[in-house]
Amino acid sequence: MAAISTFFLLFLIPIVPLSILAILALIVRPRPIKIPIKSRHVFITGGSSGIGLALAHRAAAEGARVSILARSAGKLEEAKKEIQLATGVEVATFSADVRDYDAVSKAIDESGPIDVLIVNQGVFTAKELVKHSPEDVKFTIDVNLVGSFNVIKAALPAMKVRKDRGPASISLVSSQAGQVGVYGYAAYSASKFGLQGLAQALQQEVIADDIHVTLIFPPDTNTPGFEEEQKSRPEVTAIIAASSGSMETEEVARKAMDGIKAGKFTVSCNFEGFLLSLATTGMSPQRSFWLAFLEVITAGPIRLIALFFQWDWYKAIEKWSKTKTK
Ligand SMILES: NC(=O)C1=CN([C@@H]2O[C@H](COP(=O)(O)OP(=O)(O)OC[C@H]3O[C@@H](n4cnc5c(N)ncnc54)[C@H](OP(=O)(O)O)[C@@H]3O)[C@@H](O)[C@H]2O)C=CC1
Ligand SMILES: CCCCCCCCCCCCCCCC(=O)[C@@H](N)CO
Repeated sequence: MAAISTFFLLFLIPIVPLSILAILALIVRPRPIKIPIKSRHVFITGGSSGIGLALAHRAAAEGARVSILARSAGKLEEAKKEIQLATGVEVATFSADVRDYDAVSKAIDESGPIDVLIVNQGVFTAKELVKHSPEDVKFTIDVNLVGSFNVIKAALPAMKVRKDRGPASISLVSSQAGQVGVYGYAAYSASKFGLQGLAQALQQEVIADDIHVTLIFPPDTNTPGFEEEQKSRPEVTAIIAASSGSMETEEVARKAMDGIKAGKFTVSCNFEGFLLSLATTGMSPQRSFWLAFLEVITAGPIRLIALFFQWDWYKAIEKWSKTKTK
């Protein structure tokens, strides 16, 4: 007890937090970086709908050369028209399934060396695992996780030897369900948690090539994909997801693009998401010494808050399963 209060008393003496700040300013790695967007080649998978389409709009409006990739040629064509109408910019479109490495590789080679790669494609159906077919589980992992490997592997060689000597970026659109497991999202959460391992390892491998990795964690976002998902989402999934509210597509795209430009490793999109990132930061890299400081001093209290959320969620699950078995 005495030891604990002495520890907290130390924080009343400004010299202690100040020296922690100073030490963090010296040691945080990788170093802060800014990623320019103007006049660069931005390649977005899943760029024909929702968050990807909104990101393509933003990139085009900011003066980038934009390429988008998705399966449906029809949706790609529509997206292209929409962006041209709004910004006057003609985006290049590539029809390919991210599960097909050769097709992805061909599209990326055709598009030319990439400066900013945004891996955003994703599929989601919320369903209890007992009701999820093995094929559908595999489909989720294949598109969200293996597909992301395919896209990055296909783009990386040319990114490493790019002529444009500016800092490059590889960003991945995860989900808050990629930071905490959520009822109904066993397959989806697993596919998105996988991106965390991929991103952390990849950042170490590409830092010497001046390539910077960003992971984006949106909450529920009002996209065409989300509209579809809601038709069959279990009630408990919706209750738990509501802890973080929902956001508009443009708002998420703005947060994502700002995070990419600021070279952040972790990008949260709302206040709950910021708390969730603090709670789950673990061994992830941190470029900002301010945020590193916040992580250090909130580690204990944020764990307490996290446990209250779990308490709340398990109460909801219990209540719901009782009404169901009646
Ligand atoms: N909306 C939400 O609530 C949230 C979404 N996210 C994540 O954000 C990302 C975008 O989601 P959102 O905008 O809602 O999704 P949408 O369903 O609106 O759009 C998905 C995009 O991905 C493309 N896509 C899907 N499967 C493949 C494939 N196999 N190969 C190539 N392209 C593919 C789609 O085109 P096509 O079908 O023609 O291939 C489309 O362009 C996803 O990774 C999702 O997990 C994260 C948190 C919340
Ligand atoms: C310590 C503090 C914790 C703070 C609160 C945490 C709240 C977490 C809620 C998880 C929401 C998951 C939404 C998934 C959205 C998604 O990806 C689907 N719509 C499919 O696209």
